[in-house]
Amino acid sequence: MKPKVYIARPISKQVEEYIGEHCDYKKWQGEGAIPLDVLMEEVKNVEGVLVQHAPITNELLDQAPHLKIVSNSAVGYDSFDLAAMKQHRVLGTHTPFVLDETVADLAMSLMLATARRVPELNNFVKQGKWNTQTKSQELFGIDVHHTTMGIIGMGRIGEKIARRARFGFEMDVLYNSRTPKPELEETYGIVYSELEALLKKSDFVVLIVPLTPETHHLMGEKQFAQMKNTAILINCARGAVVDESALVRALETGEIRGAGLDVFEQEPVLTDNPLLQMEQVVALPHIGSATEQTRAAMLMKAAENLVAGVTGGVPENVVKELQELLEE
Ligand SMILES: NC(=O)C1=CN([C@@H]2O[C@H](COP(=O)(O)OP(=O)(O)OC[C@H]3O[C@@H](n4cnc5c(N)ncnc54)[C@H](OP(=O)(O)O)[C@@H]3O)[C@@H](O)[C@H]2O)C=CC1
Ligand SMILES: O=CC(=O)O
Repeated sequence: MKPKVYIARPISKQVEEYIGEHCDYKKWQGEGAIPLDVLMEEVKNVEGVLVQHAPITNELLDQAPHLKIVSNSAVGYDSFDLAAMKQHRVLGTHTPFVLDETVADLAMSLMLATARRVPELNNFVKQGKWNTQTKSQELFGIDVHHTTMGIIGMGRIGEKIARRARFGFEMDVLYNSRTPKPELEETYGIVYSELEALLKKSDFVVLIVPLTPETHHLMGEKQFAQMKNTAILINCARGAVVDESALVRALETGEIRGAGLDVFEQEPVLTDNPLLQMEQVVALPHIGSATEQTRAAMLMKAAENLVAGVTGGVPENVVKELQELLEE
């Protein structure tokens, strides 16, 4: 008999066929993200579940006595309650590497769009506001090339952003991470910096760290005060790495110039979020990895991890905090 699994997000026919070869599966067929009460019900009798960002809580795990693996089709796994998964001996996997270049491309797009005011000026033209009275200074942005980028988080994606910044835009790159990366310093000519110095010197501050208790509100009132008032913040990490109220104040008071945001503390973003009213903010709906090619690769990787986890194999991408479960 094939192991039972639940697929809690839409998947392609190809991925569905692959899972079907190895598992007896059921899938979420509703619109949008699966409601938590539905997920809670569906996990009761399965050995594996494929999700994207759905919270895996102690309460959910208590309901799922047969569960062996949660396969997350994303690299970030702040949605996992790691202590509860350890306690319930449930493996958690993610999809590193396959999305690095795509997310790095988006970070650069956000930087360019914010610095050169691309969405704002696109609206300006389309709304018929460009006319013979337009003063060219009204359209000015700021340069990206040959400026300084500070990258907070020098992991898989941080490295790809650094490469683009150094070799594509000839920027100076400072970085901060828990541990210095001498090999990347050598390869790309990037420089390790304490957080405060990085914030003081950077024209663009790019966040690409995981959301953890240590990085929650890593950027707050004090950090915005340390940034240049001409600087732009780019957040491609998780919304809660930034204290959004402090960001709103920093933008309102001109403490920083602008922000390019792919992620928000509350997603989907509520329409009354003041950031959405600001011209100097470019806002995207959490699309860092959202290209056809990369999402297909992520889903296939997530499916492979799922199948391995329920068929006695060793999933390739068990998150580091849960790898000890493989040794038991
Ligand atoms: N917007 C989007 O759609 C996407 C968002 N993401 C987000 O980006 C995150 C990073 O992904 P990825 O590059 O693959 O992850 P990695 O694990 O490869 O890299 C994370 C980096 O962050 C550093 N870091 C962790 N904690 C801290 C801290 N407290 N202070 C400073 N640096 C810290 C790590 O330091 P060290 O090397 O020393 O351990 C590492 O350099 C994901 O966790 C996810 O949340 C990812 C993909 C798409
Ligand atoms: O947010 C996306 C991810 O892969 O993490």
